[in-house]
Amino acid sequence: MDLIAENISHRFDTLDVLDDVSFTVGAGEVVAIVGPSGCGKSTLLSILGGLLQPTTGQALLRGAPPSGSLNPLTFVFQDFALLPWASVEDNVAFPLLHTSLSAPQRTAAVDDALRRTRLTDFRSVFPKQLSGGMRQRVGIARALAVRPAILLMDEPLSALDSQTRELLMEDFVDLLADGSMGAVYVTHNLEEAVRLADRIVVLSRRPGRIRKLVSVPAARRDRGNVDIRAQLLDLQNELWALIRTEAIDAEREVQHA
Ligand SMILES: Nc1ncnc2c1ncn2[C@@H]1O[C@H](COP(=O)(O)OP(=O)(O)OP(=O)(O)O)[C@@H](O)[C@H]1O
Repeated sequence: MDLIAENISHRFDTLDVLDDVSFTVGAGEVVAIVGPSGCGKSTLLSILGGLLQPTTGQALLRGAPPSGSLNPLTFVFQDFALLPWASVEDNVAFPLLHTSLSAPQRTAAVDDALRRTRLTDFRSVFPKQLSGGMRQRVGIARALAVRPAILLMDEPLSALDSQTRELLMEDFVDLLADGSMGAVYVTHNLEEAVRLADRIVVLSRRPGRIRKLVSVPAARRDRGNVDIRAQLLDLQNELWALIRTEAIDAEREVQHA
């Protein structure tokens, strides 16, 4: 199933936020969205996920969802957005509550999501008993429970320390390995973008326009290799050169707002 951004522009009252953004996320593809602060990355993700209607243009899904998919597009949030009073298992089961699944089917879907995120042994604990990284694993398990075609991720690792980030990046590489699920990955972190994405959409300062669409070389599973890391670092520096001036301007604008 493909997700298509077709000439998307958006304005909040008098503020132009996005300008004519078009790209396609192919089946199983991971597309990162990077750009200076406030350039409209999260707004674009909300539009892609159908939470927000763009001023002009549209977000479209094309093709059949994966078999058993209850929701082709599912969000993973920066702050995990877990229910504090519910166990890990109940958090993961939550999006399945009002679906047509029978109780055994629900249990099977939860078991599968917990297994894929290596949370099976933690099913009975509560979010406050878990580290940040484990909480985000629960957020990811909850998203997987509905068998999405495409995960919509808004800075999913930015609340985590660098070691935990690294571990979760490895988890993402594993989760995305079989190509059955794609993702749109909004991030400020260019290292995450080059490590995880097949392609990177670089947006300009607000109103966000596509400045460049970059393909990342090498298969995701090989990106830990020393030679390829060097290549990715070059790409990361190239992207930073593209964004740096506008990032400084955007930063100043935020401070003066
Ligand atoms: N609901 C809203 N109403 C009015 N303005 C909004 C709304 N949501 C976002 N904005 C503004 O739109 C602009 C783009 O915001 P958005 O959060 O999409 O940018 P971003 O690139 O994700 O930002 P950051 O990199 O800082 O996370 C910002 O100036 C923001 O203040």
